[in-house]
Amino acid sequence: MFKVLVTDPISDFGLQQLIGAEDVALSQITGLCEEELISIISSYDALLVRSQTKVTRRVMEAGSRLKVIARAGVGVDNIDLEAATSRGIIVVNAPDGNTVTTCEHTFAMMMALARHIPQAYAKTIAGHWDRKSFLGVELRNKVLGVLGLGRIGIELSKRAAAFGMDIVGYDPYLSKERADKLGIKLLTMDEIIRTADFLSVHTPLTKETHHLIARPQFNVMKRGMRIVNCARGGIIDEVSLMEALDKGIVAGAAFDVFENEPPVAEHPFLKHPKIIVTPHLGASTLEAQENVALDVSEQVIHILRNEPFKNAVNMPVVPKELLNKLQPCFALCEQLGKSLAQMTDGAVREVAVECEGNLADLDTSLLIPYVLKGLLSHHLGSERVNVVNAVHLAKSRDIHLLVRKSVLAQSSTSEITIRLKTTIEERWVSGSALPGAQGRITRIGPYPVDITPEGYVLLISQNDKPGIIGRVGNLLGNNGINIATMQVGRNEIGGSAVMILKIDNKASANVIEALLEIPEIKRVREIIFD
Ligand SMILES: NC(=O)C1=CN([C@@H]2O[C@H](COP(=O)(O)OP(=O)(O)OC[C@H]3O[C@@H](n4cnc5c(N)ncnc54)[C@H](O)[C@@H]3O)[C@@H](O)[C@H]2O)C=CC1
Ligand SMILES: O=C(O)CCC(=O)C(=O)O
Repeated sequence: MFKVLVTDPISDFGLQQLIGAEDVALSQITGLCEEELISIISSYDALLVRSQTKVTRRVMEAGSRLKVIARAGVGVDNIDLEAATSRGIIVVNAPDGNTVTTCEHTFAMMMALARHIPQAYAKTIAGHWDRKSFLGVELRNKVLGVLGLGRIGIELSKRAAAFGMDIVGYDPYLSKERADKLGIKLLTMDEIIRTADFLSVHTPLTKETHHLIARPQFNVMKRGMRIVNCARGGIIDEVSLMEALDKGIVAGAAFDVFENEPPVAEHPFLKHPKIIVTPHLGASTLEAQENVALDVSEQVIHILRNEPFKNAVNMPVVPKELLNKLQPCFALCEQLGKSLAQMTDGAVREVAVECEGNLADLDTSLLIPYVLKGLLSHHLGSERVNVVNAVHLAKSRDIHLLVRKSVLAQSSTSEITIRLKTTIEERWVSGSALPGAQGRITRIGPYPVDITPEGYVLLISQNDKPGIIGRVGNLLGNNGINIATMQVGRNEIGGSAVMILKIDNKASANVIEALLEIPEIKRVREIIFD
């Protein structure tokens, strides 16, 4: 039974998937402080949060069973991603479910700002009929600057265009072609800041976007501009904004998010007549909350059941088409990594993935985590290594990772070769995988083989002399070990040779020692595929 903990208010409708799953036990405990969460997290396999719960390194250290942390929403700045990755915990989010809702909130804030609606409402219900203080401005023909043209920024631009606004924007990942289609004029940050009548930020909060808008930017803005932040507190420097309001550079500001949430009672935004605020309500609609809860619930179930899932934040995003092509290779790569771990000596220094045939033109760097999982699990334990943290673990051990098209392009089929360099030797194995079929190991070093990576395999290197195969067969038979298949190879008559035996049960250390006593046998390795 998988234990799942929900620590923020999450839509019950969306959680139905988890509640209904027969292999899941769900607990909902909200309002926990860090220490309280630390004291209970060790018995849970999955943690579901929104933005209130701070999932710190300490929480993860205490969560020894944690396999997945799911964020019912977009921003994952409340989760220590580095700690999650190094501990092999998958972090997933729900990036699409609240886009329109957040965009609509931003638009509502922009309109409220243009027409002073919150201030006028407060005065009216306080008994004042004041029609002079709230002269507004139209959105029509105004320049809207959008910083961050991802999901929300683009939706906002579409709506603003319908209101007759001129949209200028900046996003390092939006192409000019796409921007043209959307009617967005791409400008530099500086140009946008100097020309915008309304400015709205829609980037994530990162080291680069922290205080993206601060004193130097406010100082060159159009006098009387208005600014909106429905993304993350900290993208706009709160202190500089207060100065810009006082200097008359900024005519009004609308904030849904704060550098520290909730803000303290004395926070200057809460008293300023030209600032309107909401308590991080951007994603708070019935629809968005159902969408994101449904989305993460499904992902949590898939991850716990070891099924394919989407939207991992700390793993590369793989286009579906590429995933379909590479999927058959994942298990094979893990087994190739596992086999190399058992046949090499010395500390691992370099791992190279070489692909040929149909695979050579794909982004095969995605195979590396699987190779490393097989390789490193052998040394570090399968509990500690998974495809989320494998690259991190390798890099932190100064293991050099390479991906290249194979120079051994001998076959038209898709073959993968993994080359391993250690401090004392270099070895390589190749394999091939077809959709719907189990992968096969096709080469061990220079020797062509054909074995399915399962059960027990004995790898024996010897000098090519008559009688050795018989002696090996006898020795194994005398020890009750049945040989399922046997393949032999050699580089030249009387040269170096190998024997690859698939055996039905494990060879003990005594049997391996006895094999090594046979003259001409130079090396014996048992590879266990589990
Ligand atoms: N107030 C609320 O309740 C909500 C807030 N959000 C926040 O809104 C923000 C945007 O969300 P989405 O549009 O879904 O994300 P997204 O990932 O689709 O878009 C973010 C865009 O920002 C761009 N970007 C990153 N650094 C930039 C920079 N220095 N300058 C310009 N562009 C930059 C990225 O290239 C990306 O296209 C996030 O911070 C998210 O956490 C999202 C949902 C609800
Ligand atoms: O959970 C929430 O309501 C906050 C949503 C949000 O900020 C996000 O999705 O990034």
